[in-house]
Amino acid sequence: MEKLQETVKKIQPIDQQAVEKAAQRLDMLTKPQGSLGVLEDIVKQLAGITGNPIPRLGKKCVVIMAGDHGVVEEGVSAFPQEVTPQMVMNFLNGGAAINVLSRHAGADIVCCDIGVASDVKHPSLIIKKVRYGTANMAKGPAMSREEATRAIEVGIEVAEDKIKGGVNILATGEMGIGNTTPSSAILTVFGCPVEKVVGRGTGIDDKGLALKIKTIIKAIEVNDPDPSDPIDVLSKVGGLEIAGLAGVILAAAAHRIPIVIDGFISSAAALVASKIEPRSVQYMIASHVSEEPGHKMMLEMMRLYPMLHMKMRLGEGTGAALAFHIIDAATHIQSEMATFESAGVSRSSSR
Ligand SMILES: Cc1cc2ncn([C@H]3O[C@H](COP(=O)(O)O)[C@@H](O)[C@H]3O)c2cc1C
Ligand SMILES: O=C(O)c1cccnc1
Repeated sequence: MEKLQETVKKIQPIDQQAVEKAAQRLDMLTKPQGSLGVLEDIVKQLAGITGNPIPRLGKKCVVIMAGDHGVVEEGVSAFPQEVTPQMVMNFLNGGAAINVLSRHAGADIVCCDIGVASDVKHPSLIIKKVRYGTANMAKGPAMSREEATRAIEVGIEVAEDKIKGGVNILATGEMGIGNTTPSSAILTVFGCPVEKVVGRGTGIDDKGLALKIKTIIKAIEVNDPDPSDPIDVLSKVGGLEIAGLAGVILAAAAHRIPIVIDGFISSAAALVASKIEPRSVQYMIASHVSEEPGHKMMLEMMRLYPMLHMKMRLGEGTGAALAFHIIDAATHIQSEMATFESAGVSRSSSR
């Protein structure tokens, strides 16, 4: 609890002076003002986060949190639980979509077992298991308040370790069969109608979708989570990897590091982080909007603008890894473009 409180206390608003300076420089570059749209927004946000009006990306890292979900026994996923550890091994052996996209973006990956239901062994795996999967939230709380807090702190520890190692932009990724169910439950508790929130995840059919909605309604009825208490929500209807990612996000904000948010599950973690400390949103960059219907609503709740619409619905950090290219491009604009003065280009006559 202490670690979490310390981290939250460190989160300050971004540096508005640096945002201003970045905006002034963007307006001196050889283009009509604002014509590079979201690229300019990204430069200003990065400037505010880092305090540098000409921000540069250095070492990038995707943090993948892996955990299992007791609620899968209700039949809410199209895939069996053993896929979670199998995919963790796939990440560690370099064969998953996130490995390909991270390599392409020049980003490292770390994978942390924060709550896989079985033991996974690999020399590169970070093992910080809080428990062997959550309990079935349709029958009672997914985990205790202490476990949820510990899981957030695991996320903080993993992020801080990478930041100490020189990483200066982080992205969220996750693996956990069944995890679109707690993510949907979290969004429902925070005020969106359940039938608008719930999607097909890995590809359940109509019958599965109806069962998923019923299960989420039951979980909320049984647990009665308090929407004004984000850790209560996380412990009753959340997940270990979701809690861990909330910790990664809070740690990034506390250390003034940009945090690129991936898809639906990562955004559920971001929503929890935003409820714990609203200032953390200033450090978040929304990578894409996924096919899960609730994702758009989550981003709107945080007033985040997704840069990519790729019809993706995978998770793992894949959308965030793709977004690294765009963020990188934005920083090159600010550092490499000529100014009107240096290039001898005439300014607008209407100014
Ligand atoms: C092979 C495979 C690889 C994945 N990588 C991410 N997910 C994604 O799908 C899961 C969530 O969907 P649901 O709630 O329907 O189970 C999570 O593990 C998420 O990361 C995968 C799912 C599968 C099957
Ligand atoms: O949007 C996501 O991140 C997502 C959607 C479906 C399944 N897994 C992840």
